[in-house]
Amino acid sequence: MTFEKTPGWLDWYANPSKPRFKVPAGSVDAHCHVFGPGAEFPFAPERKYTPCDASKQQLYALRDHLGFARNVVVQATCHGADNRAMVDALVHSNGRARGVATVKRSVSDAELQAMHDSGVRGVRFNFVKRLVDFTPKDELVEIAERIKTLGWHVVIYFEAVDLPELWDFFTALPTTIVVDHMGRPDVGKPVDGPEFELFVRFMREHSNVWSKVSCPERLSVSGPPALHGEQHAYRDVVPFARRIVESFPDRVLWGTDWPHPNLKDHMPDDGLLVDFIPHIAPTAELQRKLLVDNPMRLYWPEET
Ligand SMILES: O=C(O)c1cc(C(=O)O)oc(=O)c1
Repeated sequence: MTFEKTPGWLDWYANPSKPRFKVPAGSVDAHCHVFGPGAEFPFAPERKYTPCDASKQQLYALRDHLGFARNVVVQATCHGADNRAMVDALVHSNGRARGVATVKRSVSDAELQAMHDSGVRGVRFNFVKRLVDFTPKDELVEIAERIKTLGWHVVIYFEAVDLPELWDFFTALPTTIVVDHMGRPDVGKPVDGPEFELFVRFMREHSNVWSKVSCPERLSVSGPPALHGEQHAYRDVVPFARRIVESFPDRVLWGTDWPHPNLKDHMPDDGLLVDFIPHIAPTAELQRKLLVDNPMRLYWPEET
């Protein structure tokens, strides 16, 4: 099958620079995706966008180039609940990738077990309206109860304005919860304003909640972009991410978000995205927790 990309689609950045920041040995890129390739793993009929291809080989070449040891491959919404491309990436990683799936209530126990054996360790619940159609909450609760018995966690993706409405649902979930991209704060608002305070409270009052301090390229309003050697990219996001890293050093993860779906303005140089890390995790200890200890505890607990 051949696919035509969504008009205006930005492809991932070819030939990223070598990061100046050397990540600690054993670092995990804990949020990235594969797209297709569409000819081998068709995109889902219910998708809201059609991306370029982004294969497992390209993902693992980027991993090596950036100096990372492992990946967590998160099911992208363009594949719906068809997890074959993501699972294929896991089984061809030599044990160096784990995954997060999207499932429906119709998934069988045998299918869940097969995904577990391939390295899946979580499910993703998405509340971003431009990406997915609504799934009833009772279906999500049922899924959460089932995956709990496998020791999996729930990854949630939502926008900051929707947190008040989703609060009761999230806080009732029975597993570890991992928030994508800090719950998408509006970084044009103050870091100590009511909206971000609510997110901090969410983490403070619920010790099962973790956050990915990822996607500055998506959250930034004033940049500058991670292009042309810029060593101080996305300055407006730094106070938000740094606050989360310093407040909850044992419950944060970092990921490239490669191949960066749906960016409209520019495609970042992934090498420069890695150079963003010491701005939000300024000490060697915070960096080790963010990049090694925390993702290993969540995704490879048998090795820690
Ligand atoms: O903000 C986005 O557009 C986005 C989309 C997806 C996905 O389509 O799965 O994943 C992400 O982490 C971010």
